[in-house]
Amino acid sequence: MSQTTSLREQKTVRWTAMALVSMGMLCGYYVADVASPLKPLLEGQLGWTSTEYGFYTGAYGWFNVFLGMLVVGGIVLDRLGARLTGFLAIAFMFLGTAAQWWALATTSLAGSQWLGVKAQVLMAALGYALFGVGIEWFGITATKIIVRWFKGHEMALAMGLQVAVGRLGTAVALGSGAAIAVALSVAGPFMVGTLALAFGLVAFLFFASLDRRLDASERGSESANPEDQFRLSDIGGILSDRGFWLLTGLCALFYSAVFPFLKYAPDLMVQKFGIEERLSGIIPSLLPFGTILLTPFFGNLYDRKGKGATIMLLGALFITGSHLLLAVPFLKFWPVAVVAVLLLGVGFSLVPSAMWPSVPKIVEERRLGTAYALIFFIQNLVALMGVPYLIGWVLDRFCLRGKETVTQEIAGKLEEIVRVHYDYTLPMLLFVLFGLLAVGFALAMKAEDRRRGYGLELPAGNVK
Ligand SMILES: C[C@H](N)C(=O)N[C@@H](CCCCN)C(=O)O
Repeated sequence: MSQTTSLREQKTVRWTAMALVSMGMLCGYYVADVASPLKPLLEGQLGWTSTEYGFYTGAYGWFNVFLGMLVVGGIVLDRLGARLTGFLAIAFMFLGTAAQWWALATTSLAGSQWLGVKAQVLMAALGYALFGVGIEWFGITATKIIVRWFKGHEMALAMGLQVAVGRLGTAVALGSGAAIAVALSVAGPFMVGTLALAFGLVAFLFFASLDRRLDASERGSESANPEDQFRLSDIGGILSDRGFWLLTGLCALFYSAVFPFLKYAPDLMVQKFGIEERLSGIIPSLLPFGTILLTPFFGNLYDRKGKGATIMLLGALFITGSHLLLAVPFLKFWPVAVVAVLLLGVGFSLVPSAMWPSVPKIVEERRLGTAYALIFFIQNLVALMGVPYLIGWVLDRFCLRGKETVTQEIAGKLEEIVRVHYDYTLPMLLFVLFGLLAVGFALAMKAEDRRRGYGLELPAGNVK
C-alpha cells in the first residue's frame, strides 16, 4: 500500500482538477449551441433553408452514430486513459469549430454543391460532426475523471456542478451569439468558439499534469482498475435489461424535447413572440441559467432523500407543460415565453440530476462505461441527429408562411436580407408529443423500479 496521501484527499486540489476539466465543458457547450441564435441570419444572409439548418444541426451525431465513434471513444478512454482521450476530444472540438468558422466566413464555397448539398452547408455540417465526436468523448471522459477524483467524496455534487458549468456555456451562446454575429459577421461566434477551445485545451493540459501527480501520489496507473475496462461482451448483458431500455428511452425522448428545442428556440422567439433577431437568444438563455443552480440542488436532494424515479417523472411533466404553453397559437406575448422557458428549466434540471446518477443503480459497476456509451449512442441517434433534422424539414414542408426582403445593419453596414416567416405550432406540438412519451417511459420506469427493486426511490446510502 502507498505511504503517501493521495492527492485526491486534498479538497482544494480535487476541486481545482474539476474546475480545469470543466473549462472544456464550458467552451464545448458554448459551441454546441451557438448556431441556435444564428438561424434567422443563416437564412437571411446566407440563403439557408430550415431543412439545411436542420441537416447541419443534426450532423452533430453523424460520426458518433454512423462511424460508431461513441463506442470507439469508450474503448479509447478505457485503453488509453482519460488524459489522452480528453486531449483528443478537445482537439476534435477545436478542429471541428475552426472548420465551421471557415465554412461560414469564406466566399470560396459560394454557389458550389457537394453531393447535391450546398458546399457551405456540407462543410459546416462536417465541422459540426467532428465537433460532436469531440464533445461526446469529452462528456464520457469528464464523467470518468470526476469518478476517479471524487470517489468517496462529493461525487454527485461534482457531477451536477460539471453539468452546470456546461449549461453556463449554453447560456452564453444563446445570449450573445446573435449580438456577436451582428457586430462581426455570422462566422464571428465560431471564431470566438475556436479561441475559447484553445483556452480549454490549455486548461486541460494543466489538469493532465495534476492528474499525473495524482498517479504519482498513488503509485498506480490512471486506468489500473480492471472493473472499468470496456468489453464488447458486456453489450449483450446490458441490452437484455428492461430497466436499461426504459431509462434509455426516457433519455432519448426527454433530450429530444430539450436539445433540438434549444436549436430552434431563438427563431421561435422571433417568429411567434416578435422578439428582435439580435435579442432572440435572451429568453432561451434563461433555460440553462436556471439549471445552473437547480441541477446540483436536485442532485443533492436525490442523494439525501431518494425519489429518483419520481423526480424524473416530475421533470417529464414540467417539459410537457412548458411545450404545451408555447404551442398554443394565440399566446404570443413574451412573458408567456419567459414562464414557459422557466418551467422547461425546472424540467431540464430535474431529469438529468436524477437520470445520470440512476444508471449505476440499474447497471452493475463493471459495465458502466459501456452503458453510458450505449445511452449516449441512442441519444445521439434520436435527439441530437434525427429530431433536429425532422423539425427543420417540418418547418419547410408545412409551416412556411412567406418571405420578405428587409434592410438590416450588419457589422456597421446596411444590407438587404431575406426574412422567412414560419408558424411554429406544429413543431411545438411535436415537442409536446416527445414530452408525453417521456412521461410514459418515466411511469414505466417507476413501475419497473417497484418490480425489480433498483432502489431509484432510495437515498444514495440505502441502495442494495
Ligand atoms: C450531450 C451529452 N451526450 C449529454 O447527454 N449530456 C448531458 C450530461 C451528461 C452527464 C453524464 N454524467 C447533459 O444533460 O448535458
